[in-house]
Amino acid sequence: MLPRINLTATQAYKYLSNHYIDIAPKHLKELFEEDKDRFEKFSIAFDNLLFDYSKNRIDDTTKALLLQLARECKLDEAINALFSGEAINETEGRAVLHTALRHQGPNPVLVDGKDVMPEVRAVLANMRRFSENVISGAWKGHTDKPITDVVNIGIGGSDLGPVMVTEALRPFKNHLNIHFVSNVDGTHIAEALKRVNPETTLFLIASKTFTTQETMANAHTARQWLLESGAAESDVAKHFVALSTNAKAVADFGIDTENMFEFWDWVGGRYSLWSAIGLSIVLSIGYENFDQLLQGANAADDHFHHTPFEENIPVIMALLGIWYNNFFDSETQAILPYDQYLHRFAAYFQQGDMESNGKYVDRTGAPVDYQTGPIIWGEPGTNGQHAFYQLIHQGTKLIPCDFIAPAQSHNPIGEHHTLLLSNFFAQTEALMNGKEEDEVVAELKASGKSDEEISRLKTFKVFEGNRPSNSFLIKKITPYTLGSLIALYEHKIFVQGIIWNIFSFDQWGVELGKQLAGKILPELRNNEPVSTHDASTNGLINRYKAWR
Ligand SMILES: O=P(O)(O)OC[C@H]1O[C@H](O)[C@H](O)[C@@H](O)[C@@H]1O
Repeated sequence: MLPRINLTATQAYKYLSNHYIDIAPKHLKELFEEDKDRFEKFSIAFDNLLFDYSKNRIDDTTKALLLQLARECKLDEAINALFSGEAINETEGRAVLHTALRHQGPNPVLVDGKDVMPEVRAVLANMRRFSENVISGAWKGHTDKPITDVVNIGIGGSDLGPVMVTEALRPFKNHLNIHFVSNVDGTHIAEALKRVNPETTLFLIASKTFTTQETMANAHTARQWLLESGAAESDVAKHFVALSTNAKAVADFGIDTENMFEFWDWVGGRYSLWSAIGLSIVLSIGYENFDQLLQGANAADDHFHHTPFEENIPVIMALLGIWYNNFFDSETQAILPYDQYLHRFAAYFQQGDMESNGKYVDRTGAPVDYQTGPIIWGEPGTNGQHAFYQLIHQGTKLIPCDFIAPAQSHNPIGEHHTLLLSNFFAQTEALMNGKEEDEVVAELKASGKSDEEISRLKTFKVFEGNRPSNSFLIKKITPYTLGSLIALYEHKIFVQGIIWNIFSFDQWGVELGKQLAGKILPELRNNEPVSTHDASTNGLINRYKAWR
């Protein structure tokens, strides 16, 4: 069982509340002036990744108190419970073992006393065999042609991870075209089907439960499309495979369980890209590269499991997030990758983080009296700079930012990467230092502005700075380093959930909307006016019926 410690009842919380009063008025520039060793002290090197957290509004005392908080919340016990396969997803009675999916070496990983590694390895071996057949062209469609296109049909955790990783690792991809269909909006599947040929397309139906409305609707439409193109029922097996935990539902759908890649209920949907759900990744970049992804994640797991909290990247990331969320009242956290290939990274962790830690009931079942999970958002730099950075620099909200950049580009064209990285470095520096009035006045003078214009304009051009950021500098984005980076973020989410005393691995909050949609659906199948809802919902439904 996970500990039940009320965050605001801890000693560390009280100390931090007092300490906040001292730190809040301090400028980051001052903190750097006071401590010459700040960068060495507040940065951590891990493999080919450098995590610099020195541009945060902390000093030694802050760090010590945050670490005390982690200890008071019994984070060490919780980490052991996670890795040892305890049923820490208590509301669903399940273990949380995405770490087993990338576990290396001979040691067993036990769930209810049973080693799950033989099954994990057997599915990986199947994924390897199958992907090699498809990539080599040995696997043929119903007219004996090799596969050219793969369409992954899935949503949420059965979509976002594979999309993010296949995009991030495009430089490693082979000849197969990979498509993703998630939305129940018919437009999504219709547009995907326009681009593929039924004779040479493989559909992966990715769904942990195999009951998700969107995925089932898209899967049926895809099967219908295949049959209407002239394929027979018996040809479906050549074009459809399932990635799921639910063998019965897969069989009921009409997919031979021979063509099913299994995973288990101890894998959360938003933590499932390492499982059979990653088959689209394997098909896109080949098994060897997928294995590198797993190994990179495993290295980050070992780092998280065994490194003292002082030097533990996910622990520090999590504590900094708590510092801003619970003491500075920050409501959001931006993730800003300076790598076009990482353009879905923030979207991926929107689900990872917000579905995990968007909870107001604590582990005792009582409402919390403090803030929990932040709003996660972000876009790649430099696009974001020309869109929303204005608010980060001069808005009224404090937005802690994670900047991520590779030192080496996969596309070293001319000076592009140097230009990109000059922006990466400049932004964190600008957010921290800002620009003082003296500097603004000097610049306006130099540009020939009159004294009157200078006094009118200067306040608009001042940047107060003191805006915190983390920087992740990665030597190069490879399957290995990407695996590590994702796993570090996953563990950050875990640590925060422990300290906020919430359950991070269920998602009851997505159920109500699904239930109500299920009730409304039959009402939309006829033209009778509805009157059973509130006035707004009735009004909207009736207008829809009149217009459709
Ligand atoms: O993989 P599936 O069972 O189809 O689930 C897909 C998604 O749907 C649900 O609504 C959950 O909120 C997500 O956590 C999940 O990833």
